[in-house]
Amino acid sequence: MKRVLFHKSVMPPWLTKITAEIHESSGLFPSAINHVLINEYHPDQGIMPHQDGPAYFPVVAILSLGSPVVMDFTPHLRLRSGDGYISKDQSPCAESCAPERDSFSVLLMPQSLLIFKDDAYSDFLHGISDSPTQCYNQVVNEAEALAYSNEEDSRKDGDKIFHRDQTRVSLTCRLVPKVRKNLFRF
Ligand SMILES: O=C(O)CCC(=O)C(=O)O
Ligand SMILES: [Fe+2]
Repeated sequence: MKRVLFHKSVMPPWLTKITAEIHESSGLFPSAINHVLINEYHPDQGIMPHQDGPAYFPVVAILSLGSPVVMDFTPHLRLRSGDGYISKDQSPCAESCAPERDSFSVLLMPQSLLIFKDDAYSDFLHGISDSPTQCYNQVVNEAEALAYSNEEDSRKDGDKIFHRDQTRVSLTCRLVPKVRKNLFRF
């Protein structure tokens, strides 16, 4: 996976235009978005279930382009791992599409914007399976999935799947709040 990180000071105008639009139309960020991570995923690449770090304001906006993928949200078991990551086989769609209790998934369609915050940010891990075969049994936006997949994509045993055949590019937009410089001055 290729990753490029932009801080506000080096954002090209086209990117500032996108982040300003997200900031203004969502009303969910207290100040301008100042951190954008651009990820490129090949069809066999995903991202391990993780929680975004405490350095960010707890709202994240993900703009998706290229191949659709399924993002899985799994309840965060705080004691399982200190660094916020759990092993790949704990993703609900890693091996089979067997649902894990309280977990859910969202299909990220090209040109869609996913914004999540609050419990989804703090109590759930999010991740994308690295399989070129994506399972959408648990997606909350199934209508979009049905419109995308074709008959051949659906497995006989009832699992709903589609195949990623293109690269996916995502723009993950966040806010790193300013650290008050005089915080430790006495
Ligand atoms: O690329 C994506 O859709 C998700 C990226 C992500 O979760 C992250 O960078 O923290
Ligand atoms: Fe993330």
